[in-house]
Amino acid sequence: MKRTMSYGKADVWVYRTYAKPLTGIRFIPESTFTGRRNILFGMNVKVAVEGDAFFSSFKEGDNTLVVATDSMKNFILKHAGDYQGATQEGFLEFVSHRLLETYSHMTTINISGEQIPFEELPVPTNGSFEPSPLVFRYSLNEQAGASIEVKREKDEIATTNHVSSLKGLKLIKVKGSSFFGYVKDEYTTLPESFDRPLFIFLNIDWRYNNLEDARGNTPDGYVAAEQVRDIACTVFHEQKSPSIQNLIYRIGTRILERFPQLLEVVFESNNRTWETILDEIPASQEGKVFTEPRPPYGFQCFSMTRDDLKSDGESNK
Ligand SMILES: O=c1[nH]c(=O)c2[nH]c(=O)[nH]c2[nH]1
Repeated sequence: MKRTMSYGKADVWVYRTYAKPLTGIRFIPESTFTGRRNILFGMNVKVAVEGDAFFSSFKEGDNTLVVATDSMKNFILKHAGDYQGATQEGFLEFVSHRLLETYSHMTTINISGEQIPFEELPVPTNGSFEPSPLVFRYSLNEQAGASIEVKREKDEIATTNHVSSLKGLKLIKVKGSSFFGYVKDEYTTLPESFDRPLFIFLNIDWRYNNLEDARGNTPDGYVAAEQVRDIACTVFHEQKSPSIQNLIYRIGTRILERFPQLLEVVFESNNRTWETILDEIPASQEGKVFTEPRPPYGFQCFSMTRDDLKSDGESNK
């Protein structure tokens, strides 16, 4: 069995100003997103390094070949200044290739990042409101993520895996969701619901057919996390869901339909539906009162490929 052996640095916070703007985004009807100015490009990076040469550092305490994780942090920060591209995927791949070029005893780099969302705020400009190019709001909402694996293979350095993601999207739909018809037996206490306030947490991953699209170097090729977020919101808004299972299936179908450059979409959802305290409020047409649910919470995991877009019957596994 292959042993686990890696080391690295986490919470490497990178803030780069005036990175290349992300443009040439494919238009989709679910989203007004057209690109990122990248006046502020922020990331929290985690890097893990592998190589058989590090065994003696674990076994013998021999640090001769150990690149200090503090130096890895410096390496990432320094290269943030050299990166010419516009995407997190591109930056993580760039810095991983540089690591393998610089340190010949490293054989695999696993690197991931979460983009720090800095939102634009409108300020009065020439009689109307325009986004400030100077002041940004640190956002605690969902984040774009990316993971890249780079390996030394014989004489070349190859990118061997890549995943892009949207992490921590939290959406509440106040009415128009149901959950009924499930197994009823001696363990069932949940009442059927024909109109529940559905609160979901979503992590969505996607994989491209062609890495060049993930880097953001091809027109129309890059899929922005903001567009995936807007598809999730639109599908949730438009459709009455009978369950979270079916809702994520429909969101995944829409993502794959809109972006033919994607091979796969993977979901992890949580059910955070509020507890209803007051079903009716006197003198109110349709108001209710809710509170946070008690633990535990339910979750769903589901992956989809282009085969799922084929007509019914061809692929339903
Ligand atoms: O959308 C849902 N799917 C479930 O599987 C489930 N189970 C549950 O208790 N509530 C819900 N909601």
